[in-house]
Parts: sequence; C-alpha cells; structure tokens
Amino acid sequence: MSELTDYKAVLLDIEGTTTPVHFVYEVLFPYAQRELQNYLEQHWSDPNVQEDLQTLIEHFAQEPRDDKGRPTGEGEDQSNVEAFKSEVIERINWAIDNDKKHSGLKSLQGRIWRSGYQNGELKAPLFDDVPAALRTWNERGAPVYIYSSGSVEAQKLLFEYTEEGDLRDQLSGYFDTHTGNKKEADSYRTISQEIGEQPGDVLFVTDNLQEAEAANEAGMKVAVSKRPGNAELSENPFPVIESFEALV
Ligand SMILES: CSCCC(=O)C(=O)COP(=O)(O)O
Ligand SMILES: [Mg+2]
Repeated sequence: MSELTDYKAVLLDIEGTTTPVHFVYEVLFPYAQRELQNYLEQHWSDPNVQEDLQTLIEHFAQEPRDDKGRPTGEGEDQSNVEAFKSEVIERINWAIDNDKKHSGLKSLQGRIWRSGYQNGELKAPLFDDVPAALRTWNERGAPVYIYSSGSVEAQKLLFEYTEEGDLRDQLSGYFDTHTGNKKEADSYRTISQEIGEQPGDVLFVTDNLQEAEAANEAGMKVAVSKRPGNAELSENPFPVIESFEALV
C-alpha cells in the first residue's frame, strides 16, 4: 500500500468513488428524465441543445439494434418537429435507462440538472471522508482532478452544490468523455499530458475495474474504490480502499 501515498496529483472518478451510486441512479437520472420534455420545450431553439441532440442522433444511428429491436435513428425525419421531438425524448429516456455514456446525452443531462441544483431540488451527497481528503491533498501540494462520464458542466455543478458546500476551489480541473473513453489507456495518457505530470506520478481512484485497468496500462497508480452501494467487486490486482483516509 505504501506507493499509494507517493504521487504528485490525484485523479478521481465520481460515481461510486466520491459520490454514492444511488444519487446518480435514483436522483440525477430520474430528475433528467422527469424534466426532459419540459426542458426541450423551453430550450429547443438553443444552439447548444441542438448540438447535443444532433450528436446524440448520430450516436443512435451508429449503434446496432438492441435485442428489443429499438430503432437506431437511421433515416431520421427531422422535418416534422413535434414527431422528431417525441422520438428524441423516447430515445433519450431509453439511453438514460440503459446508462449510456454518449457525450451528447451527458451534456444534455448536465444542462437539465443545472436548474435542479440552482433551485435547491438537487444537492450532491459525498462520502464523509471526501471533503477532508480534498483539503489534505491540496495542502500537501497534490492537485486534485476529476474524470467522470458526466459532462464537465455536470461535474462542476455537483461539486458546487454538495451537502458540504461549494468544493470547486479544491479541484484543479475536470475531464469527461471528450478526453476519451474511460476504459481506454490513451485517455489517461492524454490527461497526464494535460495536467503536466508523468502517468506514474498520478493516482487514479475509481470503482470500475475496466477503468482501473486502462489507467494502470497508461502507467498511473490505481486504487479501487469500495463504497456502500457499489456493485460487488470481482477479484482484481489493485489495492482496494474503503475511504480516502487510506490515501492521504
Ligand atoms: C458528473 S455527475 C453525473 C454522473 C454521471 O452522469 C455518470 O455517468 C457517472 O459516471 P462516472 O464516470 O462518474 O462513474
Ligand atoms: Mg464510477
């Protein structure tokens, strides 16, 4: 375990690592689904929303049909706006139900969550040890970064509106799937370059073993997060931590 205290920067996953999985699946995703129609009605002509939707439609068109025969989006007719809107809503709901990580979906979710955070309906829980660990790392000169499938906007919102207050001053940067797939080693190489550290000087903490393997392949130090509510961990070669206290 000693090498896990020997690093210059920390890279953290969110869901299952800093934040309980249930907040994402039982609060954030249902909120986005509940507000989706209303949000699209109000923001349909927003160019940013249209960009998210076009990215999403392109993703849907590339995906193979699922076993329930869901249409892929090929031949989408966008000329009938109302029909297109309801088709898009149905597909987005399906994508959220199936925990798809498309960047267009994640970007749209972030936009929808913004009003929920701002009007007080959403407040992000963190595991108890997280705020103190962020402070300790920063005091020791180890900057902390986030790498999540949630969009950078969604990440900033989550750390602005936590139950412990605004913690964004503890974070030095944010990465999402625009940097690359979290299960591919190149994404971690890119992050190392962007933060100006050798991969071996970065500690990545995640609950997902494929992400852990990818970061390890890129040369990062890795700890696997075992938190209440996470899926059962299968056997793996990485140190498993139940609190960031083991890392500070
Ligand atoms: C940024 S909060 C929303 C989390 C989310 O949408 C998600 O898909 C969680 O992914 P993670 O990579 O943090 O496990
Ligand atoms: Mg996770």
